[in-house]
Amino acid sequence: MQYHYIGNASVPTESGRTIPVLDPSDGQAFDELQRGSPQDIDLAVRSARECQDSVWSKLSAAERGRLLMRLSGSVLQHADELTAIEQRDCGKPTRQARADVLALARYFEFYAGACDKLHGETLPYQQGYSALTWREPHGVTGHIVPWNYPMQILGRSVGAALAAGNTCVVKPSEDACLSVLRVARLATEAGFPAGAFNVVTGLGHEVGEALARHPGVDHLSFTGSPGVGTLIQQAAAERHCPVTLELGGKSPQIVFADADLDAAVPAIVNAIVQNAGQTCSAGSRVLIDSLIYEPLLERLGQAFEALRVGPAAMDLDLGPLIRASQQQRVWDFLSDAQVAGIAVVAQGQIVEDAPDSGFYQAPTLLRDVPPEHRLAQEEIFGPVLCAMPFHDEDHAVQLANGTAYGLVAGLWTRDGARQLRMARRLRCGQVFINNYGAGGGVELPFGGVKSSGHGREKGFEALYGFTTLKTVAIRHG
Ligand SMILES: NC(=O)c1ccc[n+]([C@@H]2O[C@H](COP(=O)([O-])OP(=O)(O)OC[C@H]3O[C@@H](n4cnc5c(N)ncnc54)[C@H](O)[C@@H]3O)[C@@H](O)[C@H]2O)c1
Ligand SMILES: O=S(=O)(O)c1ccc(CO)cc1
Repeated sequence: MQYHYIGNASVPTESGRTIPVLDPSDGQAFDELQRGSPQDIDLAVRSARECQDSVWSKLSAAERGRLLMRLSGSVLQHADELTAIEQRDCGKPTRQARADVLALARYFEFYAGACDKLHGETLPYQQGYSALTWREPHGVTGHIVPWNYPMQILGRSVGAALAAGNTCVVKPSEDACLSVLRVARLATEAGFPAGAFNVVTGLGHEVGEALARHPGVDHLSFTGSPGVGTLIQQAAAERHCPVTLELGGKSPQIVFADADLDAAVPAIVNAIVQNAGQTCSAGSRVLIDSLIYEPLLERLGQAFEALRVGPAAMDLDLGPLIRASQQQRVWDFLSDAQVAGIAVVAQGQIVEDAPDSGFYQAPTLLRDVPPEHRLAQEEIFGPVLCAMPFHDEDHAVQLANGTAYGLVAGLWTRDGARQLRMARRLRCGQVFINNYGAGGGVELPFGGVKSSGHGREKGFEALYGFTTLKTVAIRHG
């Protein structure tokens, strides 16, 4: 049984109710977690406030940094255990689960080093004054985390918030929260004071909403779907609480005829099959110069046919999807494709050993997807890549920018002038040129425009979002 983690202690829910934890590889329940209530959220927020006022605000930035560095080391020491937890809870192939653990350690390491580099400024002002700014923490920050990268999203959001001097209440997804609970316990072992890092589990419309509405929460960081992002922003607006929203995407990979296709093909495939396509920055549309449309589709098709899907522990190219409803969602999109006469170029294989009760989906490459079709417009959040041709730069920009989203764009061309011209015209938060994702570096700010959200996480930039600026002007004559 998994309990909330509040004030450095395991706490049962006030509601007395639980939620089964399913293994996506076989669909079977293997644990239970607390189905929290608004009262549990209230307890966690009060614990975070008490810690903020009595302990956390009294630590120096360097002391906060040392704690985060110890936590980073502890994550590495427990890498095998955390990998196994994430693999089972999320259905991630071993290599992907381990990469998430290493990224989590790196987030804590990066923000440990950043604590005592965050500062305000002195400002040139009128004679007789000294003016300066202080960067102050918001106080208690709320973090609502999805199931696709629980550890990475915890690391980038809570790591930055703690570094900036906030205390945190985390609401992980009901579909994947075991690693988050384990990391909170590691934080206690690393020396974090009671109440700095609290976790309340449960359903989104119960505890997630209670966290978003709680008057004791001074900032909200939400990563998840655009629909829930709207609800969070509405709840926050009622009490003028600042929010960072990291939402969905329908990110294009744009391939010009002069691209290095040997480099592009594996990167395009990886960008849609990583975590079985359940990545907000997945490259889910491939826009191909009509001059190379057929040959590139053929190469992509061959790569898709070589992909294998199976139980997470088999460590294949793809594991299962997170849950049955996500599998059904992908099936619905594919059946819409069939109705619309959209052709399948190629599919990967689900291995024979995969239990029927697991939530598997073969990666699928579709061609000539009409740009206005929902397959080309909506986030599928599964391993489905939609290909479409373009005939010049203007057309590529029109297609790339032609969805409600604006998270990432991949651009493949050897032409330096075109690289910069296109990067300027793409409406999104990140442009990756002749790569996709740049290895996911913690140093690189990340976020969206339009329905992909606002605010930035990762990098030093995230620290600004987790602070508020106070201007101090002294008249000394
Ligand atoms: N931009 C990014 O950085 C990023 C990263 C990962 C995932 N995502 C997006 O997340 C989505 C997939 O994740 P998901 O299915 O967990 O999203 P989701 O919006 O359903 O849930 C996200 C979190 O919000 C909680 N929640 C649900 N309803 C709520 C409510 N009414 N009030 C408060 N909280 C509520 C959930 O319990 C969960 O913890 C995709 O759209 C994906 O693109 C974005
Ligand atoms: O935030 S997400 O875009 O879903 C994301 C993408 C990649 C990785 C790791 O490479 C983690 C999270």
